[in-house]
Amino acid sequence: MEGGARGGTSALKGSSHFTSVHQFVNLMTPLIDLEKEAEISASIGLSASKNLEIAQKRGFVIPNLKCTDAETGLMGKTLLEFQPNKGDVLPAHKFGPHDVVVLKQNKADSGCTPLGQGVVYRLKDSSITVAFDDIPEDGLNSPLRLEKVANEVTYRRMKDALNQLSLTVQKGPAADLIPVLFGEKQPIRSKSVMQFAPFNKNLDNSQKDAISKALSSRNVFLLHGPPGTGKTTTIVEIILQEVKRGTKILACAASNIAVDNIVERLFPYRVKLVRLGHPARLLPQVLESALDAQVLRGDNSSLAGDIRKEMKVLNGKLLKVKDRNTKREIRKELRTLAREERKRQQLAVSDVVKNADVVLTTLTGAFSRKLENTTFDLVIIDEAAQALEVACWIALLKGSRCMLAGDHMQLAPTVQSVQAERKGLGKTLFERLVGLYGEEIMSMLTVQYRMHDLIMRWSSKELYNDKIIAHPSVSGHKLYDLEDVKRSSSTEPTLLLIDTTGCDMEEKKDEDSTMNEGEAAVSTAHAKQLVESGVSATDIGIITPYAAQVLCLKILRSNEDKLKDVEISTVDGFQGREKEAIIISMVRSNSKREVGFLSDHRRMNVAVTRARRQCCLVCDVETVSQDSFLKRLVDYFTERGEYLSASEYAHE
Ligand SMILES: Nc1ncnc2c1ncn2[C@@H]1O[C@H](COP(=O)(O)OP(=O)(O)OP(=O)(O)O)[C@@H](O)[C@H]1O
Repeated sequence: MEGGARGGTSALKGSSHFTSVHQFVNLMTPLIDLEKEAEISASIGLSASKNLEIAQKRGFVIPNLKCTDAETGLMGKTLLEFQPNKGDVLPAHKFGPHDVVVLKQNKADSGCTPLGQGVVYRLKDSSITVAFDDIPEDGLNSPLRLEKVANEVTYRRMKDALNQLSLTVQKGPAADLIPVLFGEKQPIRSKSVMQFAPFNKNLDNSQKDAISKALSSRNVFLLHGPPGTGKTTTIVEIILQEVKRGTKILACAASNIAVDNIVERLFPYRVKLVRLGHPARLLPQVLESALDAQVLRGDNSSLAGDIRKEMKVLNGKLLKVKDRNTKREIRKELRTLAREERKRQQLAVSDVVKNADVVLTTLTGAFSRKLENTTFDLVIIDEAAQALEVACWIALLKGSRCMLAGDHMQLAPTVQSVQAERKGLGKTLFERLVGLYGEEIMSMLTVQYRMHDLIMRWSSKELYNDKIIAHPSVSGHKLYDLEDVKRSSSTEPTLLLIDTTGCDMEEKKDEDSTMNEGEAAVSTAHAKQLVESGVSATDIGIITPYAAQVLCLKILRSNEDKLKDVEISTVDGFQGREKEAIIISMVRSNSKREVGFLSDHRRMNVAVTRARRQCCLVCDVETVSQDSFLKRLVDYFTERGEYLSASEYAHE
């Protein structure tokens, strides 16, 4: 239950805190169940074949695949690649990298035992690669299907974290932190300004100020990083400074890619670090830091290996021996050896974790048994504005101090259950703490290193009180400043609005999504013009709020060889990324002038701020102007950029 500020502390504001930890736990526990049920009913529960069809339509099953490649490696995993039996492009699906999937015969009943279970390793338009612990013994030569499985582990871990939260209020490493995060005790920081000698000599003043404030915080600090302002750069410097002070750090993020990003940036500084997580979920360049790799290099692990060899010999003997007494003796010895092997493995793991100054993992990964008895001086959570508060608690319970980095003006975590969303599951801890303490514990980064000044200004004004400035290295950069790019009518504008009003490009409903074929054609035509002017296809991204439009765009792209490296994604899937040129297809075009979730400020903020040198909006101005926020956006593009009618692309 939110609301009801408690008396005494001036910083406690309105609806931004729960009256107690217990209220939070009691509210969240059933919401996690609701969310789990929503995910399960959306994806699995395929007891009848009718449901299988529904799941296929919803994109949770990819049918009729053939296994086209198998490679081993990746720390004992087997990578199998699958392609469609018919056509070149996979059907519309909701599989993402790192999802847990099961492999079945295409014709098998929905309830049948899978051939194997694995983790999605690589996804292309035409293929999907899955990492399996063991290669399925047979059945790979016939038509196959993949089913996405609800990841129940995540929910179990969140519930366990809530349980622990209610039990450890009085004790445990986070005992002093919990009351601060629930507004029951004031946050503290040292009075003196914390001076430091930066490892990174290029830090700007807003980054230095933020780091200084972070270092002086005793329990909680929020790093507010608007798009492209060097949030990760700042986190890396904070980690380096804290390690220098002797702090043991747990660094987490909601997604694997964000964790790997920090690992990669820490590499050059030779920090003693370890990355926890399934190898299929890690970027190849960080595999060397993976726990599995470090454990394999340790002494205890080689001892465990020796023991396993010994056990193999004994198992061989056991098969040959007839005498019952000797058999009993061998079994006893095997049991002792198995115990010893487990102990050595556990020691190998805890040696690595103990010796690391920084342990990096996803939030759910922080619940790993491998960290069971480890506590940290500091827990850092990146992408905190995109993580469920409950998920943050999995990590927070392990430390006495925390820092959260994020931007609550970008997209919040996706909650599938409408009821759970309404009751507050999706409200992030970052947002809650901004409401609770605001400036007192927060620093905002104000120099951005991505966008041309014109692209940035709209977002800065609408969402960041006009406080962001563009660094001189990017503020005036144009597409045609890139090597081999010609100055042309398509590469000249920084802001471009292509209006489909009156061009007969109405939206179409598709299942639970919306698409617009006319807009897809116009977006593709503009991308083609850019490529013809010398812009590399890899520097172009086409993004749209609607999943059905993504598929529509991908089909058009598959007919244009030049465009095969243009990235196409939903806006939500592109958060955290950037491209030199971004084309946004807004899709909505209808006589009722309905704009749906386009009007979410945070989604449009993410969309526009992905662009470095050119941002092109393709939309029906008449429809989208119905919403005042979107009207200001199209007005801004019209006033400060170039305006074209989609009819000019009709001949393409
Ligand atoms: N002080 C600086 N001087 C020069 N370049 C910088 C500075 N800080 C950050 N950058 C550059 O800005 C870009 C964005 O930095 P970084 O990846 O740290 O940002 P971010 O805020 O995490 O990004 P996102 O918007 O995706 O969250 C990088 O190319 C980085 O090298």
